[in-house]
Formats: sequence, C-alpha cells, structure tokens
Amino acid sequence: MITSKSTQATEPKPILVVKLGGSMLDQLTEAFYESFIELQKQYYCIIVHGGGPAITKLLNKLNIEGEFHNGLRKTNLETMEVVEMVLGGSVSSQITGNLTKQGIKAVGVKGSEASLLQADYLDKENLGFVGKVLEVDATVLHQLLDQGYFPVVAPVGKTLDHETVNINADVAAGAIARSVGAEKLLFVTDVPGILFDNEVMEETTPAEIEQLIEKGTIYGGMIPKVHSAITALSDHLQEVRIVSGEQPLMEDGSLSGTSIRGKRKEKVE
Ligand SMILES: Nc1ncnc2c1ncn2[C@@H]1O[C@H](COP(=O)(O)OP(=O)(O)O)[C@@H](O)[C@H]1O
Ligand SMILES: CC(=O)N[C@@H](CCC(=O)OP(=O)(O)O)C(=O)O
Repeated sequence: MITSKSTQATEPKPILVVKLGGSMLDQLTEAFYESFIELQKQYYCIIVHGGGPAITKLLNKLNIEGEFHNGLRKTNLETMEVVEMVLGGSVSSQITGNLTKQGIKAVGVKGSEASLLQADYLDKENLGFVGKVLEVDATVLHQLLDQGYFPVVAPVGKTLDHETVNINADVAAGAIARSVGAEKLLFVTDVPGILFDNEVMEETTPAEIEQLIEKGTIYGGMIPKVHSAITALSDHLQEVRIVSGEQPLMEDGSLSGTSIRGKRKEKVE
C-alpha cells in the first residue's frame, strides 16, 4: 500500500543562505553535512551551489574547449548543455544525497525553474549564455521552507527569451540571500577566509575589500565572492562570512573565517 506523509508548516525562523563552492564539494565530510541538522534548528537553510571544477572535468572528457574571461566561463550552447547537466544533475544530486543521508529533506531546485532566477545576458557577444540576475522570484523557496524542505539551488537562470543561462554561483547566492531576506550568508570555500599576508582576516569592510582588490591581494575566484557579499549586505543582512568547508559549520554559523560587515557603497555590481 502506498502511504503518504504530509509535512507541517514550521514556525518562523531567520533564513541562512549557504553557498557551497565547487572547489570544496568533493572534500566535504559527513560531519560537514551533519552540521545542517543543528543549523536547521535555528534557521531555515538554503544552499546555493557552484560546481565549476565538475563542469570543467566533463567538458574536458567531451573534448570541449573551456575559456574564462574575468573568472566567468565563456558559455556557448554546447557548453550550456553541459553546465545545466552538471549543476542541475550530478552536483545537485551529490549535495541533496549527502543531506538526505542525514535525514534532511533536501530538494534540488534549478534557478531556471519557477521564475526563480530571471536573467539577462551579461555580455552576449563575448560570453554567450552567461547570465546576470534581473530579478529573483523566491516564492518556490518560501513554499519549500514553509513545508519543511531544504532547497538546494543550482545557479542557472532563464532569460526573457526563455534561454537557460549560466550564472556565477556567488552572484546567484548573493541575489537569493537578498531576495529571501536572509539574516546570514556564508560562502563555503577551499580557503579558511580572506587571506592577507598568509593570515586569515577575522573581519573586513567593503571599503577595505576594494583596496585589497586594487592591490591584488584579493584576486580570481575570491572577487565575485566578495562583490556578491558586499552587494548582499543590507540593514537586514548585516554580516556575510567566508569560511572553509574543511570543518563542520558552527551552530551559529559565525565562529570562523572572515566576517564582512559594514555599509556597501551605492553602486557595487
Ligand atoms: N585574498 C585571498 N584570500 C584567500 N583566497 C583568495 C584570495 N584571493 C584570491 N583567492 C583565491 O580564491 C579561491 C576561492 O575561490 P574559488 O576558487 O572561486 O572557490 P569556490 O569554488 O569555492 O567559489 C581560493 O582558492 C584562492 O585561490
Ligand atoms: C558564468 C560562470 O562562470 N558560471 C560558473 C557556474 C558554477 C560556479 O560558479 O561554480 P564555483 O562556485 O565552483 O566557481 C561556471 O560555469 O563555472
């Protein structure tokens, strides 16, 4: 006999958005995934994941050339098919599978579905099917959270002409955090925080970050992370953290890595 189990709407809690970097995905331990059990007692949790290395691996296997411009993958139609397959398929399943093992009701959601990530081309001529976020319709996320599910979002978007586009996962995470009114945003990556002279900076500000980028201390994949962090900061979301995926996340999600706080400048993209 088929039995059905309905879920109950849960009590109001703040929202925590966690961006899982592709750099770290294969190294995340069971203890790391287990930490979401505790985190869920305090927060509604949403994961937005990357998967750059997994995309590159499959492109290489298929002998499709990859090319990056300023950290963004040039994406033609053929590449886009692989991006969607990897992010919305294998990577999403890897994460939801690991959460499910912990008894968490994880559900994979593609940003291109349910109007979640409405996008436009960032620079169609030079980058092809790479998107920038125009608008986030977070209804599907709120519905899932209300019903006790844990959304795991793949960073692909849909343009007004109904094409699927590839969105940098840091950018997608920042946009989603702002749209859902998250109280906390964590970027989980392969370094213990923002490094300065080989030391982890415990805290920094948008103004200091701009100087560190100018000096070349912050470069490469850390740039979209800090820019997305700065863009996400608001009266509601007063702190963003960049943390390592090597340890389980702390229960209050705040005890390690680099804390970014402070007012953002008017126009940081
Ligand atoms: N100041 C910095 N501190 C730490 N990491 C930095 C810094 N500047 C650049 N990086 C680079 O950023 C990388 C993390 O970004 P990225 O590779 O895109 O990871 P992810 O896949 O987690 O998004 C680090 O591995 C490091 O090489
Ligand atoms: C436009 C663009 O570059 N998209 C990224 C999407 C995945 C991503 O951002 O993954 P990480 O977080 O692992 O870097 C890409 O194709 O690699």
